[in-house]
Amino acid sequence: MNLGLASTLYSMRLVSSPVDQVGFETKKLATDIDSISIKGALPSGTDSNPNSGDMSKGTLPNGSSSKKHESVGSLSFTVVDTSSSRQSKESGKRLPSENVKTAVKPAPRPRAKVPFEKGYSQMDWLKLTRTHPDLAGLNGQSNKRLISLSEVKQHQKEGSMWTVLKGRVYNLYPYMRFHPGGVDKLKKAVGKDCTSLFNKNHAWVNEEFLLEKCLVGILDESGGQQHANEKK
Ligand code: HEM
Repeated sequence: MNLGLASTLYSMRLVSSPVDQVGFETKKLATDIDSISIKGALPSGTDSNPNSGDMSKGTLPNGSSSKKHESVGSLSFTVVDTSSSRQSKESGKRLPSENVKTAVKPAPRPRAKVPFEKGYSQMDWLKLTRTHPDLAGLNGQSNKRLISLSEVKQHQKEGSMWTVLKGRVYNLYPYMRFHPGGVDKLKKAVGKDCTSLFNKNHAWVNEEFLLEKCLVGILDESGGQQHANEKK
């Protein structure tokens, strides 16, 4: 991986991670002071931090009472010294963020990819799409032609295996041995609209790019008497 990008990502994680922020703040502030409350900032009982106790009363849940009233400018606040009780608190309490760290992740879905034959990797496919003059088998016909579903059904033989995917008609035959999910899976798409099968297996795959050179035409959704018409 690009080292510059890796260190950028790493530092972004450090900056944005609530775990690190909480850890850092806790260490920095916990030297002598447990917490500070600003008078009048929140009415009693509305404190959203479950670890802070009720500061408006000037005591902590653990009973500590060593406190000092301070003021800076227009702010006045109470500083509570909990250094004597810190040790027992640290060993007994865990931050909520620690639980997030140790949460068990669900097992990833097993992949159903098949090992590719020599000469049939995705790189090999890209090379072929750039060099082959007529992967779709158009023989000079336009690939903007309207094609009916009944015409698609007629192309299920070697050399010409058509499918409908997201409103476009493709000849899948040249891609068969390159398909990372295997030939058998791809054969299920031949002679019909495979859009839902495709999306069920890999909605993230960019078929428009991969099959660009296999485009035979556009599905005629009107019911299809006019599949001989050219639409340029
Ligand atoms: C019609 C055009 C199709 C294209 C262009 C295509 C393309 C691809 C590509 C690029 C991958 C690799 C995905 C990855 O690595 O993340 C893949 C995997 C796969 N494809 Fe297809 N596919 C097509 C149709 C289908 C159909 C119709 C089926 C099912 C009947 C299918 C089943 C699979 C499966 C099971 C995998 C392996 C998924 C996994 O990694 O677990 N594909 N396909």
